[in-house]
Amino acid sequence: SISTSNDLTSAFYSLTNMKYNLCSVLSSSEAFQLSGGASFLPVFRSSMFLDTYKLRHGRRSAQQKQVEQSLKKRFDDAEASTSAGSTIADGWIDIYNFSRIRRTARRCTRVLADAEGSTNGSSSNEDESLQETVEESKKLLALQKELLTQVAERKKLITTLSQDLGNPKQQLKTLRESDINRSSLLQVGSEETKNGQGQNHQQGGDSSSSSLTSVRSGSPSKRSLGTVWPSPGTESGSSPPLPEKTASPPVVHSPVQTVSSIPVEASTLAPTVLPDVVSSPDHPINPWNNTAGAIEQNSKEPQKQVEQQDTRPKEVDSEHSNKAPPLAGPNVMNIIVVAAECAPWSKTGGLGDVAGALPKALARRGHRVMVVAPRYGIYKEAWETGIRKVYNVSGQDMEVGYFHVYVDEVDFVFIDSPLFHSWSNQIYGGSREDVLTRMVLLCKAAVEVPWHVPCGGVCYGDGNLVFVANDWHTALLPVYLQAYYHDNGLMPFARSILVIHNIAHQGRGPLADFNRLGLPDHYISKFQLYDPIGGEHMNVFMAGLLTAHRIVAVSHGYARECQTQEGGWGLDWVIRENSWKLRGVVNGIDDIEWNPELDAFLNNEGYTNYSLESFEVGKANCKAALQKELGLPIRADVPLLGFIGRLDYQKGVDIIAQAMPWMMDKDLQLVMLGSGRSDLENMLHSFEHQYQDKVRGWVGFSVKTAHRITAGVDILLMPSRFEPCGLNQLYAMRYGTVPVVHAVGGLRDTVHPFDPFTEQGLGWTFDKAEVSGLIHALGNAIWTFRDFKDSWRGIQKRGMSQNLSWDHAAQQYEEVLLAAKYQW
Ligand SMILES: Nc1ncnc2c1ncn2[C@@H]1O[C@H](COP(=O)(O)OP(=O)(O)O[C@H]2O[C@H](CO)[C@@H](O)[C@H](O)[C@H]2O)[C@@H](O)[C@H]1O
Repeated sequence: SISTSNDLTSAFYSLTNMKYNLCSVLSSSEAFQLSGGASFLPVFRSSMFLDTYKLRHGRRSAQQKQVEQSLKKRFDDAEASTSAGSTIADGWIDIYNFSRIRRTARRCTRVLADAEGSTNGSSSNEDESLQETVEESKKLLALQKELLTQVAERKKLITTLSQDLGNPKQQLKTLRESDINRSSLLQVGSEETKNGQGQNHQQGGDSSSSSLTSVRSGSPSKRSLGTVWPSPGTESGSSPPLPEKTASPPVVHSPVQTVSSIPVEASTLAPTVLPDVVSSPDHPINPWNNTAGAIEQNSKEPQKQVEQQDTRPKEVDSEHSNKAPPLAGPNVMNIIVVAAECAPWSKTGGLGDVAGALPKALARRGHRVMVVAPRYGIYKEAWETGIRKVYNVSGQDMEVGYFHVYVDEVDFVFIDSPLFHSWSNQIYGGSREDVLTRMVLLCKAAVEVPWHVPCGGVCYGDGNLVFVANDWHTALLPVYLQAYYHDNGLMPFARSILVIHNIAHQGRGPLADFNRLGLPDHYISKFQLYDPIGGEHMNVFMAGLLTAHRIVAVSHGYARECQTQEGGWGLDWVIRENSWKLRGVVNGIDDIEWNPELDAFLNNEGYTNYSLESFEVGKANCKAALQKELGLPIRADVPLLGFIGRLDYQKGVDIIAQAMPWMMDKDLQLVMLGSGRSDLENMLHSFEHQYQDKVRGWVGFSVKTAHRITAGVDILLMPSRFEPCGLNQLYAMRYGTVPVVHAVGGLRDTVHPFDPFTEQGLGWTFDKAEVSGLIHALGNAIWTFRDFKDSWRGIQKRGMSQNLSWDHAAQQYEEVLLAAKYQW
């Protein structure tokens, strides 16, 4: 019996050996993985590993271990080898061996059976089984032959394709240009304006600003099941879908009323029922959310778009075909980011940038991610889902619709209401009550999105779900989640995170405003705050901070500062008391949007794209083009300074104003782009007037100009009094522009001061937001620019070489989401 078991073991090993070889044949052909064979490979792999696992966990002799190691080595060698030739030959030998091994195995089985007194097995049976083995071996040989033919064909195909594809960077650039052209069709509302004509720019959006990197409008998201619509919530393995009654909060405090035109069952569960919505240019209907007919009718266009996009996503696609596990591993979650603005559709500042970019980075890690934002204008690529809901806000019933587009693996859902349309040029415009009403509507609609809006045919549901709310505008979301759902035993696993981008704006109002929120009376304590500045008042941010499961501040420095009296704006004690759930995560930058190599605003009118290798020439071109565009003397030797940002107390524009006489005494040029407080806007005008040959003050909101200034200037000024993170200094460094900043918040975290002795550092900093500090730092920067060219180039290079992408931040966000998930 010992010999029998040895035979079996060796048979096992030989089988494993053969699988190794088959795997090697398959994996050595990257081409094969592009074919349907990709799904075949893991089967082999997993069965092989299963065998190895069994053997590892059984008793192993030294000889067995040796065999195992040699097998492993052969496998590794085969993997490393670019030629599949030798492995294929081994495979053939093993196929031959296979029949021998099977025979041995069967003989062993019979010996065992005999030993147990079994009567099984006669000579005729033996012949039959041998015959069977031979047949099976033949089949296997045929299969392998076919695979080899496929491998050869695919290899040929790959060679042809790679010849056709040419330079991938060029492809990316071309694609981006076409993206920009397409996104310029969006036109949310206003045009870019100069010198203050037109909109109130502080709140204005600039739809032509950015690109949609890979719009797959109307196409199902990655978990799409085509036109089959399972019940909401089932996909994520979450709680069973709530019927309309249970999905709505309890009667007394319900923000939801019965659906007006389309019952939820009809719109979300039965795709064959046409929603009562007529398609119009303003209201394109998502073909995926309608009847089969509608799908057919519209299928051409999305298909075309996918084809157009095909060049860039290819890298991603090939990654998918390799079946790489998600970076998030087993921690993959459903994430819903809710924000009042989201670039490129709506943006007044950094929040829009973050809401547009962070979700994509989270999606790249494998999470299923949705962004919910108001629909301020007509976003051409977003389809109307046909879902309509009614929410009660300040005693009034308000109907909302939901629009959807899937871009870069993120579901963007826009809440549609006349309330938002009227403020397309001033997102935060109107009276305090107006803004509050809009934000209440946004949060009430957003908290129910996972139940009502089927993205790619499948609702998110509440399983494994985290909401990420941003700033006071959406700080009500954690409160609604708690009051309407958790308190009633609903959505028990859904979690919420509140991100502090700027604690200075808190949604303060008279306590009576609490009645507008539609919350149970006892919740008033979460909103009620007394402080020497505001007196007794209602504070929306405070309620969000108290209710959210976790809090994120947008830099480590800011996480500390907002706990101090100076930095907390009256909420420092709340944050201190909740510091156990606070974490600082420094923002990243969108490496496609803000990349001097790909920047579509830098490929005409004298501007040129540039990389780390070509930045000296590229930046010189951009500087000359900017000087020309602004009507300044075109001089390479003069330091050109820039400022971009909201014109308000935070950004310290007045500190630049105080330094103006000193600066104008020097041979330098200055361009300032911003909008906001009218006195500061006027100040910009008057500077331009006063110093015609040196200063330009561009009042307005222009993303194109922001990009060009970032590329064209030598030095970016950021004398912010406080800066939670700051994105402009990150963009500047990425473009080889040297930042001079007040060392505060995120600026301190990200701009390491230049040390001339060690030739390290990224820019200049000053400790106090005072004119003397700015002058001192700026003086050193200008001196280095003029007299220490090598040091200057070193600073530029170090800035450009940093990895500032969102990927690192996304990983840290993931840790926060996970902490929230397991928090009770
Ligand atoms: N006139 C103009 N024309 C065109 N573009 C303009 C512009 N004025 C500003 N911008 C753009 O708006 C963005 C502003 O970014 P900031 O980081 O300064 O954000 P902001 O202070 O609004 O937001 C808050 O949130 C962000 C994100 O978390 C934090 O980085 C920041 O510290 C915090 O104050 C940049 O993309 C900038 O180019």
